[in-house]
Order: sequence, then structure tokens, then C-alpha cells
Amino acid sequence: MAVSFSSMPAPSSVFAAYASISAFIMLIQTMLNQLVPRQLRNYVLNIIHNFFKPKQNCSTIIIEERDGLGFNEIYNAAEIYLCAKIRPNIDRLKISKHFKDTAVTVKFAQSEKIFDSYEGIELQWKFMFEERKKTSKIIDEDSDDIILQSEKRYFELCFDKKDKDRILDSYIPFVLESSKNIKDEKKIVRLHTLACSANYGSSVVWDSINLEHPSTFDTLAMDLGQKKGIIDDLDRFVRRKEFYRKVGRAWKRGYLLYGPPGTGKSSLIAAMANYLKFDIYDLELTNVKRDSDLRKMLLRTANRSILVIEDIDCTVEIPERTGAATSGGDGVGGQCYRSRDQQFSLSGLLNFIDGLWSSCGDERIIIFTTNNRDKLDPALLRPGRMDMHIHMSYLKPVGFKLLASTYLGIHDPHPNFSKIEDLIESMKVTPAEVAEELMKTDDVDIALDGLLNFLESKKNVKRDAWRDNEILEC
Ligand SMILES: Nc1ncnc2c1ncn2[C@@H]1O[C@H](COP(=O)(O)OP(=O)(O)OP(=O)(O)O)[C@@H](O)[C@H]1O
Ligand SMILES: [Mg+2]
Repeated sequence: MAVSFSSMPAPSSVFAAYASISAFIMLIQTMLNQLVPRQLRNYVLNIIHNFFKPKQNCSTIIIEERDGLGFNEIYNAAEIYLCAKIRPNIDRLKISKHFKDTAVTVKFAQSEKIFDSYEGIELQWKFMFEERKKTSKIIDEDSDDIILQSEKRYFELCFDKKDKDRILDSYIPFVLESSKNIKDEKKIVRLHTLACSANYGSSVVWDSINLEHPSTFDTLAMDLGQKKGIIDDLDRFVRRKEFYRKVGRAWKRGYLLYGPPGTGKSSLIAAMANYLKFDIYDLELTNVKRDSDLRKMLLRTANRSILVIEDIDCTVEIPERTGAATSGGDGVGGQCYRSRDQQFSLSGLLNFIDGLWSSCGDERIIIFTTNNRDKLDPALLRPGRMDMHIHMSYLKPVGFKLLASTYLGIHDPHPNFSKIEDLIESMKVTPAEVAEELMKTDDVDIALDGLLNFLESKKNVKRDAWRDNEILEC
């Protein structure tokens, strides 16, 4: 852990003292701000600070940005945690914005101090940096970019000596946890897709963009009990790190989403990603040539992510079963799946996902989708392979009410509601079809009349087709 201690003559009850005199200093500061130039103002304020500083020992922890060649997690956590504590009374700040970010990042300037309190302990953080003699190269862990660094950055954390154990055992873990929560809140979910790259010898690489899919559990029309079941399952999964470790299982969860087109399988995946703030890796199997490519791509996926294989029954063409083509331990070894002119085995995919891949990372979710569960290879359906099978079905009246409130803002029953609900109950209509009708106009009456017409004519078409069949059979 890149933490070092130093002891120096400094205030022990400095923070209590600061608290009581801070109002006084702020008053003087306000007066000085208006009357005195900045440099003179700082000089006067320093004198006042030093005058009031009780002269006792305190402990100081040094938290450097780098720990040898790697980054220091505590430094990053402290930076995130303290940035969230920036108040308007801080004089000097640095701002920056990475081109991928949507918001401006605010950081501290040299020697800037931040006061914090934790369970009755008063603490003082100070941001410092020193010029290095030599510029060093480091790799940014988030973007893989090479960064040239010419300064040594660190935080000094100062507190009363008697609280040292509580700071190390309790406060530092608290800062780590808080920063993780702040990071999660701010995180922009990204969608990674496979792309061919000339720079990498035409092999496939992950390319990513921000996931702009607005689907959330609030906008998803589905059975309420089923929806709650999924949310509870996700919550249980993310908080069970210790459980998975204790029982010796990889921390991963698999979902199979099945149902007709337009019932919300892809929308549910986006809702899950937005809910958990997990990135999505969309594994388009037709872009993969060999088992080895597949493994490489899977190993390049990050933790806390959702690996998605959509339409598992049709993205891979099932040619004749070739028996000797591959080997595998779950009864699908002989079945070869061909992706265009190349081939890889389903067993290769499943064994790798269950074995090495999932044990290499944490908090992995894998989702397969299909329109037709009956067409799936039994290897995908065997117990233990997918933890939860989720049936996305045709629209029900409760789902219709949710769509009406999301698309048209109607919360109270409308005169057309009961006719529409009766029709929906008596036929197979997908949420996508109804959503499309509701989107046609802003006018509530026109939209609901349109939907009513659509449902009635759909029902008549069905009835006519059924009658024609009867006549043909006669
Ligand atoms: N359950 C739903 N709740 C809310 N909107 C839905 C739902 N299902 C579908 N929609 C709407 O229909 C559109 C298409 O749905 P989606 O792509 O999620 O269906 P799908 O089941 O993945 O279909 P496919 O099997 O063709 O991939 C969505 O963008 C959304 O607007
Ligand atoms: Mg889909």
C-alpha cells in the first residue's frame, strides 16, 4: 500500500480549533477579498492561521499517486472522494475535460487544503506535487493511453495521532468505498462492439461508444412480479462477492431471454446495463472466425460488464453435425457452428465462458437472447448453464398502461382504455407494435383511437386468415 507516515510538530486539536476559528477567518477573508490584493491577502491569512495553530503533534499519511510502476488505488480514491467535497470557499481549482467525458472534472491546485470529519475525527487533506527530474511514461488504466508524467503528485492526510488506527482501519476503507460509489454514479455506460481493424492486421477488436439506449426498468412494460424478480436477482448478485468466494464459484450470472420479436429483450438488456452501470459487450458471433479469436475477445472484456450474445439460435448457422470436428465436455463437443466461411464450436464458447473466462474477472453477467427457445442446443439449456430463464411475452393490460403513461403521459383511465385492454387481453400484440402506434402523435385521443383501430384490424386479419384456413381444409 503506497502509504507512508511522518510525524511533525503540528496541531493535535487543530481541526477542532480550525472549526471554531474558521468563521472568524472567513469573516476576515470576506473583508479582505473586497479591499486587499490577492497576494497580500494570502500573506495576512497565513499569519492568522499560524497564530491560531495549537502547537502539538499530529500524524501525517502520505498517499502518492504511483506505487512503484503501478497506480495507487488509494490516491485515485482520495482524489474522487475529495473532489466531491469541493465547496465554494476553496480558492484555487483546476478544471479539465477528457474528450470522452460529458462533464468538466474539477481538481485541486497545489497546496490546496480540504477539511473532513469522520465519526468525530477531524482531518485535513492537502494536495501536493513536485517537479520530477525525469519525465516518466505511464499507461492510463482506463483508456490504455500512454501518459508522460513530469511531476510527483501526492496527498498529505493529517490527523490527531491517537486516531491513527481508526484512520487506517476504518476511514481509508470508507474513502475507498465512497469513491467507488461516486464513480459508479457518474459512470457513463458504454457499448462495445466487434470491429475489424486494419491497424491490427485485420483481426477483430472491440470498438466502443456511449450507450445512449434510454431503456430503464421504469419504462419496461412487463409483468410487475417478473420485473421485481429480475431487479432483486441483480441486486443480490452484485452484493454477494463474499458468498461467491466462500462457495468457490466464479462471480458471474447468466440470463437467457426468450420471446417473440418486439417483446423487449434488447430493451431489458439496456435496462439492466443502465441499472447496474455495467458496460455491454455485444458479441456478434458472425464476426468471429476461430475459437482462438473468440477467446482473445472474451479476455479483453472488463469486469462489471454484460456480455451479450443476441439471437443465439440464428447468429450461428448450424450445419451438419460433424462429429469429429471438435472436442468438449458437455455433449456438444461434436457440434460445429459455422460463421460464414470459418468455424468455431459452441462447446468452445460455452466451456471458455464457464471456465477460464469467468474465473479471470469479477461481476460478469452473460446474456443470451433467442426468439425460439425450443430451437436451442440442449447444452445451452442444461441446468446450471444459465441461472435464470426470462420469458418476454406479448403485451398485457398492465403493460399497456405503463406504455400509455410513458408515451402519452396519461395516468388516469381514458374512455378508450377498457376496449383497448379487452382487445390486448384477447390477442397477441407485442409492446413494440403498441409503442409504435402511441408514438404517431402527441394528441392523446387521436393516438388511442389509432391504437384501437390498429388492434381491431389486426384481430380481423387474424380472424380472416383463420377462416380461410378452415375453408381450404374443407
Ligand atoms: N417490454 C417493452 N417495454 C417497453 N418498450 C418495449 C418493450 N418491448 C419492446 N418495446 C419497444 O419496442 C422496441 C423494440 O424492442 P426490442 O428491440 O427490445 O425487442 P426485442 O425483443 O429485442 O426484439 P428482437 O427479438 O427482434 O430482437 C424498443 O425500442 C421499445 O421501444
Ligand atoms: Mg433484440
